[in-house]
Amino acid sequence: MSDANGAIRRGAVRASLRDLSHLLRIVGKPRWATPALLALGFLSSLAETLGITLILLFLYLVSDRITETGNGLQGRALGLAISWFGSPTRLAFAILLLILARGALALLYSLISSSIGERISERVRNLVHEQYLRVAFGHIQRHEQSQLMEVLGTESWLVAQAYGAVTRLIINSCSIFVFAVFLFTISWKILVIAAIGSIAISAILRIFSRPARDLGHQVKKIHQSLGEHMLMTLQALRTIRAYGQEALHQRRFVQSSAAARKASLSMIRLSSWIGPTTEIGYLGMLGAIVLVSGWWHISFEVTLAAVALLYRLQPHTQEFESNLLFLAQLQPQLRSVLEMVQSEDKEYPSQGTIALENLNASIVFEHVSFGYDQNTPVLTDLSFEIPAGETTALIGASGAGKTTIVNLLLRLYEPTSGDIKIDGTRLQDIRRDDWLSKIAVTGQDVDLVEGTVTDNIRMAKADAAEEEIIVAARSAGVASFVEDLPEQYDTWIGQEGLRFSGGQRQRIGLARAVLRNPDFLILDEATNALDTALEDQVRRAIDRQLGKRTTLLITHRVETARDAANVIWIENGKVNSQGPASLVVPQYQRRQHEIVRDSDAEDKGR
Ligand SMILES: Nc1ncnc2c1ncn2[C@@H]1O[C@H](COP(=O)(O)OP(=O)(O)OP(=O)(O)O)[C@@H](O)[C@H]1O
Repeated sequence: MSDANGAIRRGAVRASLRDLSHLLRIVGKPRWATPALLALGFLSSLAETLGITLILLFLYLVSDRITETGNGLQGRALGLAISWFGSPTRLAFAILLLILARGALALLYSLISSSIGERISERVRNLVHEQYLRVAFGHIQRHEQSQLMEVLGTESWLVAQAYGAVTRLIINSCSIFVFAVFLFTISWKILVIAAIGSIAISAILRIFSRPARDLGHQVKKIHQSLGEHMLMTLQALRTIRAYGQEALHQRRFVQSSAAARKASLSMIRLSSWIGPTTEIGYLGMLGAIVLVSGWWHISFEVTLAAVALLYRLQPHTQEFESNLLFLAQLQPQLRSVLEMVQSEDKEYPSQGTIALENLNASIVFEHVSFGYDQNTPVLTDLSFEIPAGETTALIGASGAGKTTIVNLLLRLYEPTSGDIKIDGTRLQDIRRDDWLSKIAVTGQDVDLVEGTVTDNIRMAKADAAEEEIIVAARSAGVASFVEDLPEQYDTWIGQEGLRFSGGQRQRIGLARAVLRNPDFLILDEATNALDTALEDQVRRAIDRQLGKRTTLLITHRVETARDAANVIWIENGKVNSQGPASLVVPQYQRRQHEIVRDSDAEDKGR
């Protein structure tokens, strides 16, 4: 059992070290950091060991036992010290200096190590956030939001702690080495006993240590589930309350919370064995040394010096074991941070190289096919044209693929086959920033962010003046409900925009699009929450404000599509028909009537 646990822990520590070093290579750290920390730690343990030795010399000097020290390394060291320091006062002064030096070195170590550790964590957080914004949209959809929150909120901080633990591990090893060398100069026999004793204590700690990595995995899973519950409560608060699900959600949250408490306690219990076990083990070892010293006629001074050194060594051994255990427990968290920041396994959208000044002629889909996954085609061999300067309407049943077409135009995804061409150039070859700067999109679900009405509209143009925002807001019909509020455009909107109706939220989205003043305007069911009269009024105001420009209008309402210059009817991911509204809209309506008639007949037949 002890071997198995030891192997698991050693494996976990090795995996942690591998992941941490990979992470550090990605985020980078000052080159001087690790050598400087090691030098400081080494000097600090040297000062400590020297200090203890000199304290013992001082005691020997003042108690006149110096003549009994005899020959050998220790005797020569004493002789050297006496000739250097001359008097007990000078020796005491040297000891004081060493104690001060050790304190200063330890302080410097902790300041540098925490500053580097925090910088590493900061870079990890920034990198995770950047990855989330840069990586292909499809990749994000496959990733849990709660996972991102966990990495940003908790796990990125642990990287600093892991780095701290590794440098401490190396310093602990240096201290153990320095103490061992000093012990060797005093008595090699005692060193052998101490080595055997330390190995035995370490083996006992393996018996007590549970499989730390498994526990780490468990803690990670529980924290993630807790995060999922919190996210769900935040995002679905209205639905939870509307369906009276508060008690059920509270029960689930309480269960996760209790599991988190138990897992944290198990972690703490595991670590808390280390202190008492090491102390008791050392006590036994020191007793054995005193006993054996008597049998082997090792002098009292030598035994006392060895015991004092070993007593001071004990915290280093204890810290060494704790750091090993900590690294083993941290392995799952380090792995998940690494998975987030590394770029090798992720897809990134193409950035394109060709500049785009203006949209002059047309946007053309040439035999475009696409599926969100390889096995389910959503769009099949689509070919159509969106002429510049005109309004083109996309109509089709729910799930036909209309929003997917918009997703391709926004370069959130790329076609599986075929090309989208902008004035004859392939969309993926055009500079992504150039293309997106020409587009404004607003849809049925407007993404409102924490901030004021002004902040929300300004998302379309960060440097927009107040007057521009008000003009855009008025053309989108926002003024009618915002200007009556006490704080008008400074009214705070929550992320969900709950204080505004669906139609009001849509109008804020439209104001954003107007402020952008785009070459290409995409309205994806952007007015479906407005009544027909208001929709008409808002559309006319926007047309007045923006003038004639390339517009893609996605709608279920055939009345809205009637004004478009061209209409494209999408059915099951294919173009069913395209042409002037007077031709396509009646065909589409006929199909709608057929579907309703067939469904009625089916109902009657049952
Ligand atoms: N992110 C996604 N991952 C996987 N499948 C998706 C994703 N988004 C949409 N789909 C699927 O693609 C198909 C087309 O969806 P899309 O949203 O384009 O339809 P739509 O015509 O815009 O529908 P609606 O009018 O209801 O908004 C649907 O079958 C839908 O389930």
